Amino acid sequence: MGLRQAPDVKPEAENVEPGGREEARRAALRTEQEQVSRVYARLDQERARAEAALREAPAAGGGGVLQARLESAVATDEAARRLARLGGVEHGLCFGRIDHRSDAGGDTFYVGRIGLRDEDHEPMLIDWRATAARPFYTATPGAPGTLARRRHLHLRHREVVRLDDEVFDLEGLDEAERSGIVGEAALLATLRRGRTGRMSDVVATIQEEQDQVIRSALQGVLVVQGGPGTGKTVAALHRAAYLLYTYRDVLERRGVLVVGPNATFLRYIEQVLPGLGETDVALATVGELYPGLKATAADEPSVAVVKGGLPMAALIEAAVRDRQRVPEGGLEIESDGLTLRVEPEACALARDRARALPVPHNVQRRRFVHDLLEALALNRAEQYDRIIDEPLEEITKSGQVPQWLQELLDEAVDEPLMDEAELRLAKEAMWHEPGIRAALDALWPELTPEQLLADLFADPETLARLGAAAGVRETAPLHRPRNAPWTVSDVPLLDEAAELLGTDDSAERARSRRAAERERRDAERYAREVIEATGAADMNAGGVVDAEALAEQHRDGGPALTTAQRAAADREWAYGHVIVDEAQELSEMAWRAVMRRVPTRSLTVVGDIAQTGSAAGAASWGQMLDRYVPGRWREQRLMVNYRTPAAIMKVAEDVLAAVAPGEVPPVPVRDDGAPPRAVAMGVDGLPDLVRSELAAVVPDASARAGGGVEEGRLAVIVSGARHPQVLAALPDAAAGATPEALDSPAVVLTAEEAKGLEFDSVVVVDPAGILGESPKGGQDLYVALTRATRRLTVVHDGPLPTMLSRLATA
Ligand SMILES: Nc1ncnc2c1ncn2[C@@H]1O[C@H](COP(=O)(O)OP(=O)(O)OP(=O)(O)O)[C@@H](O)[C@H]1O
Repeated sequence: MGLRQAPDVKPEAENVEPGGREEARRAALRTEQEQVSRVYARLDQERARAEAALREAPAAGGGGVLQARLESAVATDEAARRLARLGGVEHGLCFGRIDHRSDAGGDTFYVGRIGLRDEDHEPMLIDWRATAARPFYTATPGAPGTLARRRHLHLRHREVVRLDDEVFDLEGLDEAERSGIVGEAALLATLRRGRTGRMSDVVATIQEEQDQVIRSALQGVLVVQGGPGTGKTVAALHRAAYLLYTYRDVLERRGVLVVGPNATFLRYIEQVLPGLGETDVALATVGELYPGLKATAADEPSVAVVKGGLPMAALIEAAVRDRQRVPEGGLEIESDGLTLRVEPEACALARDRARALPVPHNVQRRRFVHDLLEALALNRAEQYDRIIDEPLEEITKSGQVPQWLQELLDEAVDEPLMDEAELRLAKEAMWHEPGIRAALDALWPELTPEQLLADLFADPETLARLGAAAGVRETAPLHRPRNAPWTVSDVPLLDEAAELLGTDDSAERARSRRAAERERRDAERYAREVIEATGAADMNAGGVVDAEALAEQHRDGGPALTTAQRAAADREWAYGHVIVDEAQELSEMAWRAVMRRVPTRSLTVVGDIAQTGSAAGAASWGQMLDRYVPGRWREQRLMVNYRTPAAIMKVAEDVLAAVAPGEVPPVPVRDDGAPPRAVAMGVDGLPDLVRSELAAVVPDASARAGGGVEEGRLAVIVSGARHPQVLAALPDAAAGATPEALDSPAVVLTAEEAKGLEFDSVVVVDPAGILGESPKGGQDLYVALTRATRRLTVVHDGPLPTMLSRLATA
């Protein structure tokens, strides 16, 4: 159903009479302004309504019967979510219009960040993810479908400032124009905007090849392979928003996780999703995948390689088994004046029985402890028996046993030492004896992942012994003090250990879990009834209320947690979909941790094999994925570079050809910006260079005084060796991997830290050093050079690497 009330505005190209063009342009702007104002007025109404609902809803949580609590919860949750969504879409709310040909119905639609309907329930604005909006992204001059025209609306705040039209008049276009990029005028205008230290969404200018990525089906593993600046990250984030919109019933409850390379990067992208109408996506680095830990420290490449390799899984498994011991010569414990003894064979049997159970170490331990306590209790009973029996035997031998005693002795021969109840009591009593408990703990300790790994890494002999059998070629790099801080590459290992160790699954916990499950089911039933009774089911067309999620969130009467918050706190949470960005950097062990979080194997894997910087990262996608989805992952390639101007890209291409000859660089769409250059000078010249480069990219330096997010960003990307020296030379620049650094006009980064980011001007310092430090042999220099959107300067004080010889040295 289209919007017939929209007046028919002739495209500019059709108004060719002298003097008519400008008038037509103004008329079109006026018309569109009216529509846009109507849409914003509707947004304001919706916001006011959601605010009122939030104010008026009775306070959720706390006492009251469950039904009453859930009723208020439905109201507040609905309103809060709606308000969050409405709050994020102010900027550029409506950005497109499509007109279908009259022979196809002649409908007109306005396309925006979210869908809005007027008082009569007629659509005013179509959500960009809706099927009806699709032609806006897919129509090309060669394949316009039923579209007569596509129009881009450029807004400043709520004002329409420019329109870009594309008229799909096939006869009038030659072949070259047909194969051109969709909406070029709008696209290039967007690309030329200065950088703000935050990624902006591209919802108005999504290109065909990106649209295919965004709308690809939820199921299975989609690999998005593309060179630098091809929009992999933006496409992946738009895909997250699209999937949540299209598969809301599945994904709202299970959640979507985006895994990014570092906290700076996550900060860089975090504003994109709210702008697309989504507020509930979990973002995490690999260092945050293990709840309770936020590891940021990186290991030396030689250590990261060992920790990232698959043999580590076998090593950790061996380390767990190594903590399940049988004492040589059997178990001997002093207790109550006796020496209790369990033979080595019985100890080994207890261990094997426990190991045979298909449960983790800490749960198996209960079986082991139980068996050994039984053996000890029986041993004690035997010894007591002997103490009593020996004098009796003496008496028997002397032949002076009274008749009554002889009868008792004869009866006792066939009786077990203890009946079941006695045995249980005896075991319980023994468990409370500190000596016995300590002995059993030493044989099969209850372990946390942190304890297991700290003990293992602090013990070079055990490392070497277990490592050899597990296939870890070098274990020396793993050795470190027990209290050393956890690194990013430790996180997948902790996760692996947690999987093998499990939590202590005592009967009590199992009981309380069952009770909680019962309560959850009751709450869910009530919630469903409440949703029906309050009419929220109708509103639910937008998928805003889910009985199960609601019941889960309000079970304890506490404040509602979002799906993302609950998921992030639960190591065993199974997400509905996981997006991994800069995925080429993940090690084999990191992939195991990621895959554990998505048992349905519904993933979007985004990256560029040519940019793999980590020594433990991927050489091919098959190397990482075939193990989990053999032959079942699909790959889509993005070939157009929207970031780096052609002249800078030429320099980067030379580097790529030298360091990764097989890889094809993406084709740049931009042909603007200053020519890139090399400057031979020392670090002491940097302050002047940075000042002049900043002046070239910051439109008006005085604008900065007002605070807020202004355009214009510069990065100095430097080798690790020169990093401290450069930082000292540029005291006003922000340093490295902190999210706050992105707010600063100038930032100093290593190539590793610069991954995924972009800046108006990039100064690369010590290219030879970056090349030398790159564990894979030069990819880091390729990454550094491709961060620039407008200007590139390479600073060197030694000879310029020959692969950069294209740069004229100033
Ligand atoms: N369709 C588009 N319209 C407007 N801008 C776009 C579009 N696609 C990509 N861009 C812009 O191009 C730049 C690069 O995009 P993005 O960071 O997603 O690329 P990438 O492939 O992830 O790069 P890298 O591999 O170097 O990290 C961003 O500024 C992004 O906004």
